Amino acid sequence: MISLVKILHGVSINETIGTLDLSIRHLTFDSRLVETDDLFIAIKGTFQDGHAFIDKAIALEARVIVCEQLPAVINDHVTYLQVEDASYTLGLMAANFYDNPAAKLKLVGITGTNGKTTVATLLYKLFTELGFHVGLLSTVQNKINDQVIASTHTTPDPINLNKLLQQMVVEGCDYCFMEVSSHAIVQHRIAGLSFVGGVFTNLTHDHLDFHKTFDAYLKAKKAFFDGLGKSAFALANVDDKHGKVMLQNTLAYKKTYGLRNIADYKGKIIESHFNGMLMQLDGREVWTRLIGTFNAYNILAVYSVAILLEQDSTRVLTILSRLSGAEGRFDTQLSASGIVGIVDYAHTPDAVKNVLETIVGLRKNTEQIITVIGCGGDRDKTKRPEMAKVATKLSDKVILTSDNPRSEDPKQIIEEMEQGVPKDSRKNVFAITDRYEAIKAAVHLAQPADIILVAGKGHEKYQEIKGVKKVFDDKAILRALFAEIDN
Ligand SMILES: CC(=O)N[C@H]1[C@@H](OP(=O)(O)OP(=O)(O)OC[C@H]2O[C@@H](n3ccc(=O)[nH]c3=O)[C@H](O)[C@@H]2O)O[C@H](CO)[C@@H](O)[C@@H]1O[C@H](C)C(=O)N[C@@H](C)C(=O)N[C@H](CCC(=O)O)C(=O)O
Ligand SMILES: Nc1ncnc2c1ncn2[C@@H]1O[C@H](COP(=O)(O)OP(=O)(O)OP(=O)(O)O)[C@@H](O)[C@H]1O
Ligand SMILES: N[C@H](CCC[C@H](N)C(=O)O)C(=O)O
Ligand SMILES: [Mg+2]
Repeated sequence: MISLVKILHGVSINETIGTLDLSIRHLTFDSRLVETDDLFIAIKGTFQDGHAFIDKAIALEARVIVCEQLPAVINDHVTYLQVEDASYTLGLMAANFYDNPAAKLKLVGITGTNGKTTVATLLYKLFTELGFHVGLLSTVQNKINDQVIASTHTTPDPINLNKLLQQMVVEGCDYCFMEVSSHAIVQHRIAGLSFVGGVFTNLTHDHLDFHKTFDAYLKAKKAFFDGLGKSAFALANVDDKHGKVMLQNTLAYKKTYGLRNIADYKGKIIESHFNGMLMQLDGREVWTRLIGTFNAYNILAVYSVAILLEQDSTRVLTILSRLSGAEGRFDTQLSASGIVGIVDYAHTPDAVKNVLETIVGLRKNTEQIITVIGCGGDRDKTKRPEMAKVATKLSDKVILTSDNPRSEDPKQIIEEMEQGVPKDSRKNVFAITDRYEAIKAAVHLAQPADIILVAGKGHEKYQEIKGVKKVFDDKAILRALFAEIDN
């Protein structure tokens, strides 16, 4: 049991009904999870309004209700707290409930449309090899030292987030590297956390279903930097046209990285190969197993953070040269006949462009590039034609298929993708709704040395169709199909 007064530290309350002199068992924003003596907070969400579930929470013996609008009928056994912004309040209360774990370790947040998982994962690996105890919160997985905890979101909800951070503190973590999604910023999942630094990777088209306009998406990302304290660093990619804006109003000390523009941390690609790149970081050469200009940015961001966190540059470069990237990002396998299969999590137009440009840059001309690609349902529809357009432009053949259709009709999603295919390219574009059959068709179309890109699902081990998640793993499927043709 934790005292309500402690949980309310720093929270501004407009109106209080009932006593504050009590303790509660858990915090929850989901009425279905309420137990005796819990605090239920009503959130106005994307689909539902938590205020509609206050009665249910009380029926399950919630002791405290936090809400933006007080209900018409008040129960004498319950304390009601009316606040301006329930989502923000939830963030603060969750941090208090778990005794402000973020302040007890060095927390670095990484935001941007693409590259968050890669940068956070590389930082986790680098700092672990540097000898620290490290936590990671990412789309692929959460980690506390060696312990893996399944991830449900890129950035968890405030309760799970602070709980994970508290476990990291208990396990002696010195650092935590976490992805900060734009949803998390708008929904205040990170309210009340103290960061020692923030990183901006880039900003391109995504999530307009949620943010509605690109400007609102940009403002969401910027709010993260605006919220950093003056002892933190704010590190931005200045080759991205939005890099400077991110740093405009932050109190944190501003640092920049870039391959092209003047920056505090400079990088350069010297050579690119299918198995890695030779780069220059701050004038010193380093080999990396990652490939593509986009990964040169990721490596440079990781190096810059390590230097900002006062690590020895020689040790950092030595370790960086050994590190592999995150699972399902430019994940390459070869068939016995010599077909190159690449699984990549590219699910935005910019990511598809970057990955395909890297492949085009590395091929020797005679090989064809066959791309298998779909777009997620219940997500930004405006990126569908864009993703198909760029895939068609940079591939010899494209198979449009399903990603996670979720509640949508997969055929309709593919039709929306087809709108982006230029008329003169249609002969090279096929539609196969079943993702397994689409990958199989690509494998059968391919000749030795051809390159197959399977885009969009990367590390994901399931496919979500009409609310059902069935086991599905691009990498394993590709491996099995390669084995089949090789026998
Ligand atoms: C669109 C979105 O971001 N939704 C997130 C949001 O839910 P919400 O508040 O909008 O939920 P809602 O269904 O409208 O319900 C409103 C409130 O009523 C409550 N409720 C509802 C029903 C009931 O019976 N009782 C009850 O109390 C709910 O618990 C909720 O508090 O807050 C929840 C708790 O934090 C999240 O789990 C949920 O993520 C959903 C599942 C989701 O799919 N989110 C994705 C889009 C997401 O967050 N993605 C980002 C970025 C991805 C990336 O690019 O990497 C991420 O960080 O993962
Ligand atoms: N720095 C980058 N710039 C542009 N594209 C990138 C960059 N890094 C990775 N990508 C592309 O974006 C895909 C997703 O990368 P990653 O998982 O690191 O991004 P993310 O920001 O974590 O994505 P999400 O928003 O889904 O969490 C990669 O598979 C690759 O295609
Ligand atoms: N975390 C992101 C990634 C989407 C990946 C893609 N496979 C999809 O399902 O759309 C999202 O929820 O928008
Ligand atoms: Mg991610």
